[in-house]
Amino acid sequence: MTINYNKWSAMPEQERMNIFNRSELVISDVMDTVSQIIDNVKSNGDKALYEYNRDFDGVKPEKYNLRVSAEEFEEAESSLSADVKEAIDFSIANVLKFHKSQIPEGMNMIEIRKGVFAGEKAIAIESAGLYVPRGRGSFPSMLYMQAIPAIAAGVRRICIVTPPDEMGKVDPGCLYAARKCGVSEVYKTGGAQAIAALAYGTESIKPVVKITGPGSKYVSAAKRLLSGIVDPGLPAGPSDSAVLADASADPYKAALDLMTEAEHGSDSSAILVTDSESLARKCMAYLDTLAAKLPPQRKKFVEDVFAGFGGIILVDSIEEGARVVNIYAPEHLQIVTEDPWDTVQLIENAGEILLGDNTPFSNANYSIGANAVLPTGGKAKTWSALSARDFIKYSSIVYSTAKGYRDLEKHVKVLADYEGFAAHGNALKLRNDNV
Ligand SMILES: NC(=O)c1ccc[n+]([C@@H]2O[C@H](COP(=O)([O-])OP(=O)(O)OC[C@H]3O[C@@H](n4cnc5c(N)ncnc54)[C@H](O)[C@@H]3O)[C@@H](O)[C@H]2O)c1
Ligand SMILES: N[C@H](CO)Cc1c[nH]c[nH+]1
Ligand SMILES: [Zn+2]
Repeated sequence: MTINYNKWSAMPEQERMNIFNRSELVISDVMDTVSQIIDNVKSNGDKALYEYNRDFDGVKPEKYNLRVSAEEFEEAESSLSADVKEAIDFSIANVLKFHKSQIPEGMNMIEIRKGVFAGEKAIAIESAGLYVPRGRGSFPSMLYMQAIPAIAAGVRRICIVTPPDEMGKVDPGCLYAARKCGVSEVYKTGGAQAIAALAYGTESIKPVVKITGPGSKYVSAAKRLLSGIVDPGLPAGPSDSAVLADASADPYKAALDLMTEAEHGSDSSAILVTDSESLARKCMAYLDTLAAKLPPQRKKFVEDVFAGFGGIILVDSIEEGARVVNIYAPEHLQIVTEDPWDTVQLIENAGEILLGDNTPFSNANYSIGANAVLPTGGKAKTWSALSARDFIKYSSIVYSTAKGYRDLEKHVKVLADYEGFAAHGNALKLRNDNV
């Protein structure tokens, strides 16, 4: 298999840009298509959703409800094996523990000066639409990773949109996870059309104020185009990852872990950044043999990634490697160096940072408890992992006593005059005139 292999100092600018811009390049390709989908949903509501279910997701039945029924929840639960339910229960418990710790106090006040108090009141957003993908895999994990922080934050209305299968059914693992989390409003619609439905509303789906969740290029493009209508949350597009490793790392484990995010799709990215040429060469050989054992679709994705947006970058030192990682700003980063606790001090941009080779991406994707909905495509430079904070906003709360008011008065009049806002100044200057 072809694996991009470059020494950082000699890497052509074009190849650097290919890796650093990765999913950006594919999302911009579909803006026109997605814009048409959005207009259709805005004008035709449910009718457009049924059409796209038929055309994009291959739904065969002509008559079915977009909303999942109570019977469908029952059917889903009874169709699942005990070990799948147990794994979901186990993971939900860990994710809940992690996210409960993020809930702020209801209201905090401090005394700024004598008689002048200011603070913040945390208020949950009123509604959230969670996108759970299902194109190149099914994702119960992405359901509980979103539902749990939303519930912990106290969102009153939580609904889920996710693509149906050919029979017009939602993935049973997702329905089981939804029920476990206490969410019953689930709709059978995916892609850009689902995002448009949540933004504008349709006959079946009431609009929400915020959308979260990862998705393909269509979902990412729709969120971008609708960002003036609805809060689209953190940009979680095609998955990407980096392994930052030195000569102490096990090349076999590094190859196993590098392939996990690569198998999400040809539009994903995965890079090994190392100062060890020997590790790089051995890891490359393992990538080749391990990829050959994957099922055909996953093998193709992995091959496309290592010849496309991914590969191996050889650096002169771990410090230089950390600089490369900070520019790449991975969604998932694993550090496998002699002292990962020391190396982590060099990292500024990464959605999540996993330390040592006992913390593979897979464990964090599903079960450790930290959130696996993460900023992709270099957006970890400014965005964080999904958290309970994404579902909470803050109102400033301010109170002054009469003494506190008088202390501020003189300075506020001066500032209002300086800025030329007469009415602002009058609100203080004329305050006692009408007696
Ligand atoms: N960043 C994160 O936290 C995170 C987490 C999990 C997954 N992901 C990423 O999410 C993505 C999930 O993608 P997916 O494909 O599996 O699921 P998806 O649900 O996002 O995409 C499937 C939908 O795309 C639409 N679609 C398919 N072909 C289309 C076409 N030609 N035109 C218009 N719309 C079309 C269909 O409506 C379909 O329902 C992957 O890229 C994965 O890497 C990211
Ligand atoms: N790697 C994904 C986030 O980028 C999460 C996930 C769920 N299932 C498999 N992977
Ligand atoms: Zn993954």
